Amino acid sequence: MNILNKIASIRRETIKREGYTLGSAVPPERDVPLQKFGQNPFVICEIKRRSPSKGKISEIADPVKQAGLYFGKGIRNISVLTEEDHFGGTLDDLIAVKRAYPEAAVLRKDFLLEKEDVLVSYRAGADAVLLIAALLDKEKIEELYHYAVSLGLAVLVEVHNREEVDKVRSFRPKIMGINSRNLKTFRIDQILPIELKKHIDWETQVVYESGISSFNEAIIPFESGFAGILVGESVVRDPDLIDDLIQAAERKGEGNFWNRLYSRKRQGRPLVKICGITNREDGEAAVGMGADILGFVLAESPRRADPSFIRTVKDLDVLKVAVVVTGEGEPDREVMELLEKGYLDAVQFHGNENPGDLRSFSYPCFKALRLRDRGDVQEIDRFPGPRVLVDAWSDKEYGGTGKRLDGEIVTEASQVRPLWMAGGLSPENISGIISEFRPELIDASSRLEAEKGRKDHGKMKEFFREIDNGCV
Ligand SMILES: O=C(O)c1ccccc1NCC(=O)[C@H](O)[C@H](O)COP(=O)(O)O
Repeated sequence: MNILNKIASIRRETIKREGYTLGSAVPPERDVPLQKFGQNPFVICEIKRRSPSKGKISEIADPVKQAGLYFGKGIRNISVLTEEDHFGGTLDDLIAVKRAYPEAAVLRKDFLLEKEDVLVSYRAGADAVLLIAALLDKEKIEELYHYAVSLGLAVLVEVHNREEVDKVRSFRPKIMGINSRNLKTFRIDQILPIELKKHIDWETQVVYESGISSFNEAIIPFESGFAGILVGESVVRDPDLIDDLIQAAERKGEGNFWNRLYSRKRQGRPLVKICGITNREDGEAAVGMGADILGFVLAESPRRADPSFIRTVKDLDVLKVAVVVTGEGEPDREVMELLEKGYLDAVQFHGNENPGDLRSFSYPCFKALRLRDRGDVQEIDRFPGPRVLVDAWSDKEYGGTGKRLDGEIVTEASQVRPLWMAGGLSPENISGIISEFRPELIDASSRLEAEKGRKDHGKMKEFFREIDNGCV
């Protein structure tokens, strides 16, 4: 039995044994008005003591104090986890928070199963309830939704896959949540909400749930058309993060690097990054053959690109990534300027950067991690952001080495996150690599060259042909 069903079955048993309880301090009827869930900034901060995936997060001896930290920073949407056995919450937490902050919209986050749960939530002071599509059948979720709406509650309907979207389509919920965490396996995939949102084909506000721990991660949903975000563990651990989240909420739009990249994704074919582009002819040829990303090395390298050249290829219909090697802090001023002016879409950090360098970076970015041995694979999960590019190790150069990664390392890396793979990829090996490892993105540079810094168009053509061969 997966954890979600286990939690639900324990809840059913508890309800059977003890009935529905309103908590110890609740008045018989609701005495505070409902507040609008979704008020600005639509950043929902959660009161969460522990979780099945993370274990203990924080004591939170006083949930009102915790709510006060959020409220004091401008948060007006507060989620209170009331499930006891696995999350250490209580309904009394919610009652106390709502009493102390009646102007806040309070979401009851729990595994609600029956109409009585919804009524109890309302009477306890909730302004909104969560309904999890994975937990309820079609008829039940629709019944609970309409009942909650009839009480004036806002409803956050949570989905994680297309079947769940189909399950709720008939009643077109006004607020949807997409959880980046699979509640059955606990794995986070920060790209999943972006992909799944495309299948929600009615007018609704969509909230991005779970897995956000930095400014850089928070801008992904806001720049991808999400109305709000829900953040638990990271604001419990560090309420100061809220300032960054509120700032990220101002970055509205539909143009984030990540959603643009994944809108290019075709079933069964990896995304392709061609790196080390130094001249227009090579860039144009790569784009014409099907490249999704062009990489411009702005580090010490025989294939270093001239920043003024990068300005001349703005018109090419491809994503453009700067490959940088920095010790700490931001890349050079010229890289920042190219990003600011839209000549570049993202940064690939290919040096000895720390997770913190990426966390605080204000543009889309990802880490390229050079793996020396299997022990290095665990480093992948230390880095924020949806994906990490894995590359071969060399003592001499940071990248563009033409060296292959060991197969066992690749297999292990692909179990941590969807595989973004670099290192010695060539027309000779790419189809085998695709059939064996099914990478989500492949990145090739030196083995497509006629000479350092100049691509061999024949080799590139063969490379793309072999990609197609590997996909069959
Ligand atoms: O390519 C370079 O010269 C380079 C120099 C310094 C840092 C990174 C560099 N390249 C990064 C890339 O993304 C390459 O595509 C990647 O290392 C794979 O290269 P290759 O093994 O030559 O295909």
